Amino acid sequence: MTAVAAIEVRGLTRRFGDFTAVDSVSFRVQTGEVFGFIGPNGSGKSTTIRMLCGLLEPSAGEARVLGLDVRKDTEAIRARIGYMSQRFSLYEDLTPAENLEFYGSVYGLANARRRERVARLLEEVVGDPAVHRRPVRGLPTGYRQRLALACALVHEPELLFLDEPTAGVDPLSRRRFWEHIYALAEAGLTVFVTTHYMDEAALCHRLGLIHAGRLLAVAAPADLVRDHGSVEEAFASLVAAGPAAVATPGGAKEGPA
Ligand SMILES: Nc1ncnc2c1ncn2[C@@H]1O[C@H](COP(=O)(O)OP(=O)(O)OP(=O)(O)O)[C@@H](O)[C@H]1O
Repeated sequence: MTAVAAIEVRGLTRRFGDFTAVDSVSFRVQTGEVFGFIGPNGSGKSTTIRMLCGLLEPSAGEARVLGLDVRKDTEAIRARIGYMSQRFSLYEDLTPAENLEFYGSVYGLANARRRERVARLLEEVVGDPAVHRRPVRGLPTGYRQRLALACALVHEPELLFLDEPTAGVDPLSRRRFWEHIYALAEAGLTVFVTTHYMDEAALCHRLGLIHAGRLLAVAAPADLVRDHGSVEEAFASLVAAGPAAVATPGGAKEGPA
């Protein structure tokens, strides 16, 4: 018997009026994977994440996150996942430490554990102790990004959703961010990350390529590079060819349901 997938999605669809933002998408993410969801602006990445986090109800299809149903088990899912949105949701008037304290209390961490988590995340993820006691407003984007990541990790989630976490961040900070992601995945965390940076896509264990709400393919970056020359070329030729399921190393067919 195969272990429960971290994420299992079948025919997931979201319509806004007559417009279909996510169109019958199916895929699986295994525990401990760094799974990248790549596609241009407006292709349906955030809408998919929002359905998986229980923030938006699907119009059709099914999704299970950590074995739980996104329609029924919203609270249980939220307690076990971390979510970092495109706009880092930080409190500008609070210091980094206070932001982390706040998220810790939202997740109901007991005082001692909260203090321990805040201290640890400040040291290991955020860094730069000179500004820990300054308000977040005015701090550099790379720093704010690491703080937003730390906030999403405060309750030690099993699965982390990152929605374009590195948009607008300088290359050095982006690299540092990905080092954190890899360290977390090695410690057993599953990561679902959206990006439109092709160099970042190549760092993921597997990729889902999404365009106009349709999942074009799910494959390891190395396989896309072997077959198409680069992830970018793969994307272009798959868009030209239209949706077609691609075999994954696990043997499952994924793509449009
Ligand atoms: N609440 C909404 N009402 C109407 N249309 C929406 C809503 N949310 C998203 N959309 C539309 O659905 C499509 C997919 O949006 P989504 O935000 O999922 O794309 P994305 O791939 O995450 O792109 P971006 O990187 O720009 O956020 C877009 O055309 C968007 O305008």
